[in-house]
Amino acid sequence: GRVLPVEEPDVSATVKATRVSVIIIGAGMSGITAGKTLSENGVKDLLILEARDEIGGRMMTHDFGGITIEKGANWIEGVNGPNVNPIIPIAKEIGLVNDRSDFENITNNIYGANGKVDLEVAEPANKFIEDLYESSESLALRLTNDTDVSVLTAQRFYGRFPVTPVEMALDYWYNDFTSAEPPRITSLKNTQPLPTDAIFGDDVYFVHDPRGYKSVVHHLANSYLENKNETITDNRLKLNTLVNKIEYSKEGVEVTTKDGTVYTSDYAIVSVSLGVLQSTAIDFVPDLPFWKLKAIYTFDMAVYTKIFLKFSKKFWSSGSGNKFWLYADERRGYYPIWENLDSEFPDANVLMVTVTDEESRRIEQQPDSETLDEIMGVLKNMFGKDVPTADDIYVPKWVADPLFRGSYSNWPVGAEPIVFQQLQAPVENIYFTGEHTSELYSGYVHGAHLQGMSIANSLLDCKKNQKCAPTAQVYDNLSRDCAGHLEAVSINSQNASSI
Ligand SMILES: Cc1cc2nc3c(=O)[nH]c(=O)nc-3n(C[C@H](O)[C@H](O)[C@H](O)COP(=O)(O)OP(=O)(O)OC[C@H]3O[C@@H](n4cnc5c(N)ncnc54)[C@H](O)[C@@H]3O)c2cc1C
Repeated sequence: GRVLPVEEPDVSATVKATRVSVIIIGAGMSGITAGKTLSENGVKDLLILEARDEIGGRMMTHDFGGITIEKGANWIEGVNGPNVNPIIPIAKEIGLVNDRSDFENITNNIYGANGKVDLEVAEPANKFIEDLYESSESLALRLTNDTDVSVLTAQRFYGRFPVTPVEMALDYWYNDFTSAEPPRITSLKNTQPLPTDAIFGDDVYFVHDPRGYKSVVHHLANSYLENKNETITDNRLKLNTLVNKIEYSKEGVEVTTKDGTVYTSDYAIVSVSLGVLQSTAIDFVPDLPFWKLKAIYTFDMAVYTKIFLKFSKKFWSSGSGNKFWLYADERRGYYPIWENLDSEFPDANVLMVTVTDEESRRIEQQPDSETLDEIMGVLKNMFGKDVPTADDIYVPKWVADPLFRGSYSNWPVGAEPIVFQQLQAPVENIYFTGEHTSELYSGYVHGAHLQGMSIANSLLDCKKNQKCAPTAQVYDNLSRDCAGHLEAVSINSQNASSI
């Protein structure tokens, strides 16, 4: 009889068994939404790789002082306008606990180095900053065919700009509290009027749900990933899986994780933050093309830090009209925006103070005890020397966190809208999503959500209909001159150093 051949291990079969259609890197709002869109359109062989031990990304809770606080995104922003923010129906479906934030009474709650600022000072200052804001907005509308300027440049056209501590605090409130960067940096043309406000409305709703704002992401994930009692059990989601290398070619994608495992796919969707892309955390092989890197490096990863303080008792007045306070220091941006969490958590005695940009970076570098000392100094200026020292403080460190490297993106002056097409354009079979790729809603939860859908649809169009997004050719031509110039510069400097 015939001897049966010894079965050789089928190498191609093992490769095929692990190869999937799409690998999604990052399980924040954008990555999870992209997976949902793919799944609903028949692409179910996907793999989601997430470095953290849970999904949600920058929608993240922290247990502090006996309550659940939001370390990252806190508000549903863009409500009560002409269009419905896509986060609202999801929030309604899961009964997400949230309340409209009322900022109306802010002039009544401005404090300076010597306690409460008189209304006689606060009201005209507020009127001035409001008018200044409106006038820069109208300049922005006239700039549509002109080159961009910064918000500060626009303020100078008004003839007078914020100088006193009270004016600076109000200016910070109107600008930095949203963009997390100062008017000197922020693009006027592309941020005023803010599309989120104009399209979805300028009301914001503060989320204070014990399940966290992240439960919105969980709800989206549970609609297509297997789960038991709301806990995801689907092995297409791999938590605690840090990606550090992405190799790509016409044949497909190889994604290597920290433990050395290699996952292969036809396509990848990269949803990590702009800050992560700007760092060297993920090694792209070959290097991303010049036009892509230029876009990544041009856009800004801003820093927005909410510091939480727990007190043994309240020394401030609660109740409506007292929720938000400004602190007007000679140093712009020094612990400027305060919010008590009394209406959400009546017995917790927790205050939240927001800092941004350089102050955030500075505060991240020092021990929390020093930050507490500074804050107690500020509170004593505001409320007098009898203010009790906080029992506990929580200072998130967004820049230091290698999985984020900042809080959210901001549009800097000089970045033209083409940057967005470049940020989201695929490189070969690598697609890019995330809040920073949204031209209209960058920086927001709804931006991340809408981009997740849009990028997944663009991948589907390429995969199913061979209608692929403009990629290398278009942008290569655009940036070849720049690239050529830079190469010439670096060749010249090499020559110089060899002399
Ligand atoms: C302090 C703060 C306050 C904010 N406030 C608001 C607000 O009030 N309202 C609002 O609308 N928006 C707010 N935002 C912005 C909002 O949180 C983001 O726009 C949105 O959550 C971004 O989602 P994303 O999916 O694009 O990115 P992410 O949430 O960052 O998701 C990316 C995921 O990738 C993972 N990852 C990173 N590197 C790797 C790697 N190498 N390998 C594997 N996984 C990796 C990360 O862990 C993360 O889970 C705030 C953000 C911060 C930080």
